[in-house]
Amino acid sequence: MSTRENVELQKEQEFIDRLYDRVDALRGDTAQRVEDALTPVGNGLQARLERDVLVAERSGLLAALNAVDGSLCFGRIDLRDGAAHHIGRIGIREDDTDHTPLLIDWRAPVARPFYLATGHTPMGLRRRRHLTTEGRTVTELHDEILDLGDRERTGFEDPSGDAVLLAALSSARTGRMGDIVRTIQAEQDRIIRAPHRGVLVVEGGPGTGKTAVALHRAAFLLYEHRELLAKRAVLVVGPNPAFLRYIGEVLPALGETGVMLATQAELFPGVHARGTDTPRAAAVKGGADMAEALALAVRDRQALPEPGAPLIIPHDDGDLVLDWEIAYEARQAARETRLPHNLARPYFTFHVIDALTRQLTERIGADPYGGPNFLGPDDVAQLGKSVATSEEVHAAVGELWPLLTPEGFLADYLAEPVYVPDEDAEAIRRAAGDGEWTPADVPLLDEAAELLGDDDSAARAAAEAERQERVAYAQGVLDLSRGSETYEFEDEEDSEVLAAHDIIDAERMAERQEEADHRSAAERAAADRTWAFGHIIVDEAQELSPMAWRLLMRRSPTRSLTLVGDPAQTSEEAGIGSWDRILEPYVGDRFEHVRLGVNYRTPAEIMDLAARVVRAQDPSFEPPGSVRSTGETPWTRDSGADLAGAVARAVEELTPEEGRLAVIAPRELHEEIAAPLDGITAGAEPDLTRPVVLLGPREAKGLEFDHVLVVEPGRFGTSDLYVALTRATQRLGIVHREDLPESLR
Ligand SMILES: Nc1ncnc2c1ncn2[C@@H]1O[C@H](COP(=O)(O)OP(=O)(O)OP(=O)(O)O)[C@@H](O)[C@H]1O
Repeated sequence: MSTRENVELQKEQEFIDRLYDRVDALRGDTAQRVEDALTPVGNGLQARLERDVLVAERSGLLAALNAVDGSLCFGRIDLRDGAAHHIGRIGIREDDTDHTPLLIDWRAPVARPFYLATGHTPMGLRRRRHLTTEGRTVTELHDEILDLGDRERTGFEDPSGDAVLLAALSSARTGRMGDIVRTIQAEQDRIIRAPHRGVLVVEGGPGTGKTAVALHRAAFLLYEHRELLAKRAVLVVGPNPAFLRYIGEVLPALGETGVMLATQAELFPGVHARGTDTPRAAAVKGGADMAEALALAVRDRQALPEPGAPLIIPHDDGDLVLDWEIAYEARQAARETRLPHNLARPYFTFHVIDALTRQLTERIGADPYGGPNFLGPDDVAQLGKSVATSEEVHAAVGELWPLLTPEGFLADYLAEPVYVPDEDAEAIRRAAGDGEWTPADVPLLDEAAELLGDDDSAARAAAEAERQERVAYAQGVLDLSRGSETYEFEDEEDSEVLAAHDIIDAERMAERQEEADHRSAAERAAADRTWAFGHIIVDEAQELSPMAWRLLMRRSPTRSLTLVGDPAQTSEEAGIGSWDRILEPYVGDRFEHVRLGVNYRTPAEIMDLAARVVRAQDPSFEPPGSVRSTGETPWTRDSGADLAGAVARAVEELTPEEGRLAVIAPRELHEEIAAPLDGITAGAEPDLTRPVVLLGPREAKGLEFDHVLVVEPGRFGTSDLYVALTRATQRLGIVHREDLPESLR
């Protein structure tokens, strides 16, 4: 290394040392300040509130400082005017009076030229530098000269400008997705920083960075709209739990923890949807027609007695007759409120009670000679009360217009599906109490909850009971304080000191006892079905059913969404069609549609093969261009009779020293294939950090591995095969016992 290079490295090392000194000081300081903030404060509500806000802020900063430790600073821009800025995962300021920026947050406008500047449009830059660090040591520099007139050289010039990107793309995979802040490309940057309002659809082929872009967008929005989004939270929806674990470390590494990651199955609080549906059942349950079917089924639960067969309700003053007419009138009145079922129920009850009271009044107070009714207003009120408090009357009302829970209603519905064609009913029928809730049930539960209306009387009763308990507890504390009075305040002098009971009553003390809600917005959102998120990001959005869209749109009343997907990777039975069809009911044609066109994952050799598969079905298909090639041609092998043996040999060959191998095979072959393989991880939620993973085609969606072995591709549908073939960053092998699909021959 020349002296010039040494000097450059040395200078950067000095900066990094200074940066970490500051970070360490800040970390110690922040930890202490969280401690301080946690110590008890004055009594006022305001003081408590301020303390909670402080704790949250400082804990957030501390978490961010801890999380971003590795490669905190990764870039530097030198401007023509002589200024220079270091760019990092979060912003850090000096400890001076001006709080001078020391490290610029990658999301700040000042950092933008780092991602966008080119020789053509240098955006005021003279030089862009990538810093590579190991722990706190600078190991490499890569410089791009953007001012072509600039003759000064550092010895670290990278003429192509993509050495850092290519190194990142070829590095061994870990089973966990990493962030891309060091190398966000211009087309990606524009999407990441797009305005937060409205619906943005991001489409792109495999490996174009859709997921990476979506997650960095979440981090950017949290930075740009911190106040709003910290309160309302960001929701990221992914296709399955393994995928969520795969992407789970990206946002924390960017210092962001206030994001809720969930699959569709987790979006109805209190329900763990672990069951599975047949593809056909899932498709029926997801169909838009289900909304209407459920609405009609709820109406069916608002029943009438048969004409001529009224409900006879025993009463002390003679039987009450709840006939078709009374129930019909009451039902009309309740339906006219247009309230959801449970919330309209009191109107139904009221009308029935009113009609039955009139019935009783007319019977008891009737003048046999046709004169006015004998009963005065007090008598009528008395009768009304006796009807309104009659358990038998309420039982009859419950028969006609029952109070329903979403779970109870949907279980009944699935046991006997109505308002769907017979063959659909057959596909989704499930005896009540049989099996678990499935992901496709979740949007139906949500729909049911909307149709029924939240009857929160139970929750309110529980909250009140809890409050009473706190009052009782506080009363106990006050009693103790009174009891101890004689000891504490024997002394005349001390009688000036006030005891707790002198200044505070039990109610107020209970209020003070109430634990402040320390949960983050994301945690509160997870427990609240009606939460309105500040922004929702949906990955693999093409997979969601119309019913799932209804659920998500309810969680986003402001329609602030980023939807990410690839039509060519859509599984056959999902196929909701175009974005227009999905979005039309919610935003009409008011959505932005952008495309990503470069494949950063799959080498050109593998992509050529994968494209052939889709072209067999759609000759006009154009895949995204690969950013690199490896010189490794994918291979196919006929296993003969011993498929498992051939797979085992291929696994041995392809298992990388560092990095990960995925075997992607039809589910029904897993047992056979796994038998001779040691230490392979499989199942519904495989551990992706293990060296070799066995997956079904569906579980492979969104994931990526160094090497991939596809088994028996003839059994895959086109889109599943396309997904499977495009998961590798390095090598691809195919083993088959049955015929290969035409496109792979
Ligand atoms: N600018 C970038 N710098 C470094 N790596 C990148 C960049 N963009 C994408 N990648 C990498 O490319 C790979 C593919 O990205 P990602 O998984 O986000 O693609 P995708 O479009 O969601 O793919 P698929 O649709 O196949 O699931 C990841 O390893 C990601 O880190």
